[in-house]
Amino acid sequence: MTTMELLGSDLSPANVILGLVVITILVVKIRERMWNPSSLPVYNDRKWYEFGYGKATGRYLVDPEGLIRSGLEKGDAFYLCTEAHFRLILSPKYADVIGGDNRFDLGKFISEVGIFDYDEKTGATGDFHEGIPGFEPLANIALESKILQNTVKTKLSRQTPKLVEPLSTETAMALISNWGEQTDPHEVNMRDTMSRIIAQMVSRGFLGEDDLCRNPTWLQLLYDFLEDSFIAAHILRRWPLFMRNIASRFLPSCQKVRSELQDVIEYLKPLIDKPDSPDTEMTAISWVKDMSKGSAYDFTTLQLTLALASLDTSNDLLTKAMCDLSEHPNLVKDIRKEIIEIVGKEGLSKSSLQKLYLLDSAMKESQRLRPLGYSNMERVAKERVVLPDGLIIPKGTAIMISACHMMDSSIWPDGDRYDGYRFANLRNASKNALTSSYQLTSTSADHMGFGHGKQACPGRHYAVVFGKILLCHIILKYDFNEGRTKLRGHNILPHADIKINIRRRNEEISL
Ligand code: HEM
Repeated sequence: MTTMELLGSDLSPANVILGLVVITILVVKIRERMWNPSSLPVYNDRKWYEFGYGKATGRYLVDPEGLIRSGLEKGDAFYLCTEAHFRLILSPKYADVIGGDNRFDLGKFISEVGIFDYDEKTGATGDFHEGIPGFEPLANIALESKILQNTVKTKLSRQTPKLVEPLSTETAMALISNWGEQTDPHEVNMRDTMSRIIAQMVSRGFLGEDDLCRNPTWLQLLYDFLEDSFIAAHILRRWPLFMRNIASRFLPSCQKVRSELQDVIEYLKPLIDKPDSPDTEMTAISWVKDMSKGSAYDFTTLQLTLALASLDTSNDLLTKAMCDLSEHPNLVKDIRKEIIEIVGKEGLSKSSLQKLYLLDSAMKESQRLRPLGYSNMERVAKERVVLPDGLIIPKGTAIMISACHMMDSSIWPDGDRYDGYRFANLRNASKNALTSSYQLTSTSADHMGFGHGKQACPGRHYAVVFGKILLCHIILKYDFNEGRTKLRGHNILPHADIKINIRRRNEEISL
């Protein structure tokens, strides 16, 4: 057979097709080997007849817990198509090692810095749309300089004791305007009123004693802006990465966020421009300016980032805590007794709030049963990492640790049931109750309500003081009972229309 004949038969249509199939399989296998070198299972992938990942994302949104739990039944690590493409889901046995390793970064997860081009499998997707106008407050969390994290760790933590009194005064005012002083039982919408009360407290804590924190239009704007930012970010995530900047110009949700941001800037501008004085020293504007050490930052959007990190998260925890408390009247009585005893004797201060073990325990238990999500500790691997057990995590992989174990009996006895006394009992039985690892601010692989490890929430000490101030006021000043406080069964988010029955009572001690 001549060479020509050989070539001719090699290039027959059947051989060309076979060759293409072999090459495609090879390319797919090589790519798979790159993003999944440990050959981990991949769950909730798109089915062969599905175009794109819309259906897989939908399946995740319907049952995130079920998909994570079913993956964990088969192994400690797997890829899962989630709300925002593929994530490497790890069991909590990895929480300590991931949390302690600087090669895994939360900021990169939030912003995706472009260490990888968009990749369907690793899910490096630009979660908070860094560089897209309107999303600056979301993207600030991921600033390389960590100015926000450092401000919270140093300035906010140092100022927290001084903020107790102003926050308490603001809480009293916010409760009167939102819950009233009626002694007859009446129903209030919990999520709406709690979000307004918390927005007022957050504004007071960060912006100082300015009329702004009591301006209802500002409070509504702040709340809407933050809520709409998350919605717009979510909608924009459905677009391929390379089209997002353009799409954001036309999408109504993104246009709304840009216009709200302009309004917010108008409100904040006079505060940002205020010359330094002892008054301004107690504001986050001054803390951030100090931490910037002269470098150029957008101080307005940084204020919003602080509000963003605090508002929804605090609202979530405190609304859930109120839902649980309203179903446990005896626990409320015991907490009230504790407040009267300790705060009555010592006054309201950071140190007296720290001694409210039962209140702390009830809040920690609400966070245990209904944390922010079914997974936590979101990180991106900044480089290729080989974990001590040999698991290879390629550079750019987006990982999350399952939080499902917090909510069941695998760690906590009778863990499916709310027991507000659980952590107080554990704390009282421990050697040093004051600093016990069962307090709300402590994080561990078993309770990651505030995340865990080096990048655990730096604002948690302030958040706990803040939350306890509000709950002390509520528990002393109001009777409340089950309205329609049942939280939605599957989803961890509280219902938008949760109602609670309240009536003003005579408080035993004044705050
Ligand atoms: C109840 C209220 C809060 C909850 C439940 C909460 C929860 C969380 C969680 C789960 C994380 C991720 C931690 C991890 O992945 O290990 C986080 C990070 C963060 N939180 Fe909070 N948080 C709250 C309040 C606050 C407040 C009041 C601030 C500050 C004003 C704040 C600032 C931050 C910052 C800056 C980060 C990013 C940390 C980093 O990048 O290293 N948080 N928070």
